[in-house]
Parts: sequence; structure tokens; C-alpha cells
Amino acid sequence: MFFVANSIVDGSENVSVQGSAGLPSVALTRFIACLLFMLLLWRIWRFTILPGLFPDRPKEYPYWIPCHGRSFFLDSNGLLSRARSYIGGANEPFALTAFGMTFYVVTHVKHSAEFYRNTETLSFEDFVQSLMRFNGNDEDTIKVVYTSLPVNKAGFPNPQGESLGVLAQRMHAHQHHPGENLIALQKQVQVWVDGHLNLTDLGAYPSAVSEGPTSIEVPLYRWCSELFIQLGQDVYFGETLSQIDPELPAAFMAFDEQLWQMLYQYPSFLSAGMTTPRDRVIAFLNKYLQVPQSQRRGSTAWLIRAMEDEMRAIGVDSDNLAVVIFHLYLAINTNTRKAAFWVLSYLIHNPTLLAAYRAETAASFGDAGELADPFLIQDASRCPTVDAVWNETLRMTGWAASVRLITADTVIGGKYMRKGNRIMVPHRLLHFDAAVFGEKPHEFRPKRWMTREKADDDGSGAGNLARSPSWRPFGGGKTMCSGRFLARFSVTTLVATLLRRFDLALVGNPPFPKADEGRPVLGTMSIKEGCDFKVKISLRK
Ligand code: HEM
Repeated sequence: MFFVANSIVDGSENVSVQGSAGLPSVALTRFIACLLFMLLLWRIWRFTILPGLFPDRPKEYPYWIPCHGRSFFLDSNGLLSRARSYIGGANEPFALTAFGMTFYVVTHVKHSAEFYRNTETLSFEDFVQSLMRFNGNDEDTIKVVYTSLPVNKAGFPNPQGESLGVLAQRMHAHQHHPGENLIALQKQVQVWVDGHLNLTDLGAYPSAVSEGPTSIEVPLYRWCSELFIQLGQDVYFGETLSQIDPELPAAFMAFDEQLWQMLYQYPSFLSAGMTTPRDRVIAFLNKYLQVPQSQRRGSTAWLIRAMEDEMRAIGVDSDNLAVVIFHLYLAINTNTRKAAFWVLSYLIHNPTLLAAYRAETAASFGDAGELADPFLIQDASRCPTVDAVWNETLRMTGWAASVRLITADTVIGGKYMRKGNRIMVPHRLLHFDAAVFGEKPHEFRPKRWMTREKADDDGSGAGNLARSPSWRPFGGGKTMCSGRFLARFSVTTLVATLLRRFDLALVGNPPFPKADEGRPVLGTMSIKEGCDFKVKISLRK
């Protein structure tokens, strides 16, 4: 009707053409307006009315379409900060939706303690199992690894009749917590650092370029990664792994730089840059596992041998075992290489701090420059600068969040959280709380750890920041990083030895490298692409 009337009134073909185009465009406009109106109603319902009806549920950070996936992907920490401001500060847990999943976010330190205490209805195993599945473990293996074992089984003691998946946490602690097994690993690190920190070995890494008989030039991020992955690999697996493939560290690094794709569980057709090197690392670990333990060269850490024996005892085949050991290789290597890079970057950009670090650690070396007592470096009362630089570096460059699956409806921070959703504690937000860490929390100021500017936020008044419940560089509770002692030992020992034997100088005048805050990692941030910088390493006279 409308079209016909228009044609008659104007009597021109031109107008009738406009009319024929105008009808769909008017209809389209009405359709879009209708959609927008419905969207507005939905948004008012979901983010204004529902929270009013159910004040005991965490408030959700509103979105239009379709969820916060894009912001989460581009800058998840920025998104979390905005969401926290929206709900009015850090006092109550809130919710946000990304990638079809609802996450409850806990940013108050008291609520994070409730989170870590709750091992009944908040499950870490779900996260581990999803990684196992994603990286190639079959369902039968996951099932057998998470089936309870008899209390009197052979091998590692199992007094509570747990599954190997749960027992693995105790095995990690048995290897890494202070005691004989940790000292054995630390001594391996000592021998490795003492023996390999010479110009010939340091110049042999793929990224190093020789600058004559007394110096080399290296891109610091890449070179630190090569060095630390080799260290981790040799200390845990012995020399056999390098003999199978000397390029294994390079393949691991290629995978590790794309690790965020694994955390977001990208489909394989979109993530060849991550899956190809990952599969290569797993294939070489599989070859390693084919070599009988008695024929492997160099010493292998207790954890690797024990894990292999326990897995084989419950019938896990070599293909699946290689994926399990790959996760250990990942835990050993993903964070220390980056932590070492950041420590060195801060020192090289702060010559006074570097001099203090060097002076404090001098007593660890013998007259001929040999690494005689690396344990001294771990003593915070004798090496306060080392301790403060380590903590401040972890604070500035730590990214990790603890994530759990809610297996039954749960109340945290007075808010009711539904079964099937995930709950997270983003550690980075805790670490920038000026009320706890003192003024200018976004600046690198190791002094905040030495002068004890602020009292503990648990009210103890002890003033020891490292004991504050807001300090979570290694997570917390049952799943707190068991490798934290070895990580500190390896990084501080290697850095001290490097400074004892070499002078380090920036090539040119590069700015301090930017961290890649957007992409998720399992602990320490990578640098932004293109931010690596060159350093000249020369023998000290
Ligand atoms: C600077 C270095 C490191 C950082 C920043 C770091 C950080 C973390 C974080 C944040 C977690 C998660 C905790 C949670 O979800 O509650 C974790 C777990 C873990 N880390 Fe580390 N880590 C480092 C080095 C290491 C090293 C060298 C190892 C050696 C194997 C290691 C082994 C583990 C293991 C096995 C877990 C899982 C906890 C468990 O199931 O027992 N980490 N780490």
C-alpha cells in the first residue's frame, strides 16, 4: 500500500524507485530499533533488576554484545580493574562473562583466603585435566590418573588413598620444599652455573654474537630464555635430552611465547604457531622416555624418575606419559626464564642497584671466581638487596591468577556462587594495592621491601610485606607453587655469577622493555613483541 501510494502521488519513476528502496530500509530501521529496544530491556533486566532481586549474588559487570571476550583477550587486567571500579572498590566479589563462561572474581584479601582454604567445592584438578585433554592425553589416561589408588600401593606413600593426579602435588612438594631433595637440585644448579658461565658457553647460544675474544652481544630476552631453558632441562633431565635434540629449548620457547592460545584453548587450525612446537617438544620427550632409565646420561631429578615410575605402574603408555612430562617441563621452564630476564633488565637499567647486588653477593665466590657458596645469596639478612629486587620484580611482572571450578554452590565473601562456573583471584590486582605495598605501587621500588613502609594488612603489625596475605606471586593454599624456592635460587645464583664474572652494558639507549599485560601466562609476563634489547657482555678485568 505504501509503495503504490507513493508512485501515484509523485507520478515519477524516480520516486517509485526511491520508494522500492525505502520500504526495506524503513523496515530494517524498525527491525534494528526493535532489536536495540529489546537489548536495552534485557540489559536493564539482567544488570539492574536481577541484582536488586538477588543481592546475595555477585554483581555482574555489564556488557552489551556478546560478552567481555574481546576486552578479556586484549587486556584482561585492565578489564578486571574496570569491573572492580564499577562495583565500587575491592570489597565484594563480582562476576563477569567471557567466552561463554561466567567468572566470579575475588579481589579482597580476606575473600581470597576463603578461596584458598576451600578445597571441598573449589577444584584445581578441573584446570589440570582440561590442560591434559587439550595437550593430547586421552580420556582413559585422565580417568586412570584421577582414580583413587590403594593406601598400600608400591612407590610414593599414599596414606589417604588418593589418585595419582592429586598425589602429584605431594610429590612436587617432596622434591621442591626445603629438605634433602631440594638441596640435591640446588647443588646441581650450582655445578651447572659454575661450569657454564664462561664466555665460550654463553656465546654458543643461538642468539649470541661474538664481539671478539672478550665479549659477546645478546638480545637479552631471547638469550636469557635460551640459557634458562637449557639449565632447567639439564638439571631435571640430564644430558640425554639435549643429545636427542639440541633444538628442544628453541622449540619450547616458540611454544611458550604462544602459551596464551593454550590457556584460551584455541582450536588447532587457528593455533599452529603454538601446537607445532608443542607437538615437537612432546615427541622428543617421548623419545627420551624410550631410553631406559639406566642408560640416560647425567643425573635425572627424583621427581622425573618417580613420576615416570608411578605413571607406568598404573598403565599409562609412553605417548600419554610424554604429555604428562611435558607439563612438568612447562612448569620448570616457563617462568624462571622470564623472571631472570626482568631481574637483569631492572639491574642493567639501575647501575647503583646493580653495584649493590654485586657487592652483597661477592662473598659467595672464591678467590678464583668459582661459585663457592650460593646458599649465602638466599639469606635475606645478608643479601637484602637481592631479596628486595627479587620480590619487587615478581610484584611488577607477575600476571598469574588462581582459577578453580565450582563443583557445588558455594558462598565466598558473603556472595552465593553457582556450581559449574569458575572463580578466580587475579594476583596482579592485589599486588598494586597502595594500602599494602606503599606509595607509587606502579613504580619499581625495591626499597619498599627493605624499609617496611607499611604494616601487614592482616593487622599483625609485623610490617613484613613478604608475609602479607596480599602477596601472592606463587598463588596460595594447596596449589601454591612448589617450585618457588628453586626458582629464586636459580635466578639469584645465576644473576650473581653473571655479575661476578662479566660487565653488562646496554647497546645504544633502549627504553625499559614493555611487558605484555594483555595475554595470559602461568606466572611471569613476557615482553611485548619488538621490545627485546641488546646487551654487551664483557669479561670483567
Ligand atoms: C619465578 C618463577 C615461578 C613463578 C612466578 C611461578 C608461579 C606459579 C603460580 C602462580 C602457580 C599457580 C598457583 C595456583 O593456582 O594457586 C604455580 C604453580 C606451580 N608451579 Fe610455579 N612458578 C615459578 C617457578 C616454578 C618452578 C621452577 C617449578 C618447578 C617445577 C614450578 C612448579 C609449579 C607447580 C608444580 C605448580 C602447581 C602446583 C601444584 O599442583 O603443586 N614453578 N606456579
